[in-house]
Amino acid sequence: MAKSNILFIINPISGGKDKLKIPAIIDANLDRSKFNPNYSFTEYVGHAAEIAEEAANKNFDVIVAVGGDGTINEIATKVMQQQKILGIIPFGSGNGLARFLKIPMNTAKSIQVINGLNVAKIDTGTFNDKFFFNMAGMGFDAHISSVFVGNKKRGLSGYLKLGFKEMINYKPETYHLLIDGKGYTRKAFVVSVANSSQYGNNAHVSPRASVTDGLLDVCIIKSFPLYKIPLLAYHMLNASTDESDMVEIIRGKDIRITRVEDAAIHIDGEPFFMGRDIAVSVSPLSLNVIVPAEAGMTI
Ligand SMILES: Nc1ncnc2c1ncn2[C@@H]1O[C@H](COP(=O)(O)OP(=O)(O)OP(=O)(O)O)[C@@H](O)[C@H]1O
Repeated sequence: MAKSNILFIINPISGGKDKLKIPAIIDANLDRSKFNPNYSFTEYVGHAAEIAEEAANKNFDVIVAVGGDGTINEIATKVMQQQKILGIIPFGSGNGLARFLKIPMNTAKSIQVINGLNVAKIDTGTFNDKFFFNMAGMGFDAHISSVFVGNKKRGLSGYLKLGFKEMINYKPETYHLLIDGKGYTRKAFVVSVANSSQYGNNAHVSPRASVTDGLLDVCIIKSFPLYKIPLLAYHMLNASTDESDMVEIIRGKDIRITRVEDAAIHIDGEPFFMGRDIAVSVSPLSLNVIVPAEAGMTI
C-alpha cells in the first residue's frame, strides 16, 4: 500500500505546554510503513489555516492538529473543504473534541491512534460564515474567551482564575431563538450550540450530544444565583446537565439566534464578534477524522 503523506501542524502556545520535543516523540512512535511525516510550527493566529490549506492543495492526505480546539478549528476547516483526513494530537487547555472522540490525552497513545488510520465522518456546524467542530456559543463563556485572549497565562488554571473574577459582574442577556421554525425567548447566562457533548476538561454541557446525528444541541444555561455554581459544575462534570433545571437543551438543524446587542461569541473557544444575528446550520458527516477503533465510529 502506498504511504500517506502526513503533516503535523504544531501550535507552540496551546495549552501552555512546551512542544519542542513533539517531532522527536512523533518520530519515535509513528508507523513509518504507513506515513511520510512533515512538521510545521504555527507562528500566529490564522497560520494553522494557511499551512493546512497549502498542504491540502499539495499532496498531503492526512493533516494533524497538535493543539486544542482552536487549532483544530483552523485546520479542520481546510481539511473538510479539500476532503482530506484530520488527525488530532491533543495539546490544548480543554481538548473538548479530542476527549469526546476518545482520543487519548497521552501523546504516544494518540500517535498510536493515528497509526490505526480508523477514519470516521462527523457533523460540522456553522455560525454565519464560520465553521465549528466542537462547540460555539455566546454569553459568559464567549465573554471569558474574549477577555482571555489578552491573558498571558493559558491553560486550565488561567481560565478558572479569570472565570471567577469575571462572573461576579456578569449580567445575563436575553436571546430570541428560532429552532427549526419554533420560537423561544430566554434570559440566559450562556447559550451554547454543541456538536460534541463537552467544552473540554470533561465539562459536559449536553451529555447526550452526538457528532453523527445530523443535529446540533442548543444548550441554554439559565440565569442563576452565584451560590448555584458548584451545582452547575457538578452536573457538567457528572454529565447530568440534562437532568438539571438550570439547563434547557433543544436539538435542531436550522437555528437563528438574535441578541439585544452585539457582544462576543466564541467558535471552538476562540472569540469573534458577528453582530446581533447568528444563523446556525449543520453539515452532516462532512469531516473525515481519525478516531480510536474503540470509539465505535468508522466510515
Ligand atoms: N505562534 C502563535 N502565537 C500566538 N497564537 C497562536 C500561535 N499559533 C496559533 N495560535 C493561536 O492559538 C489559539 C489557541 O489555540 P488552541 O485553541 O489550540 O489552544 P487552547 O485554547 O489552549 O486549547 P483549547 O481550545 O482546547 O481549550 C488559536 O486561536 C491559534 O490561532
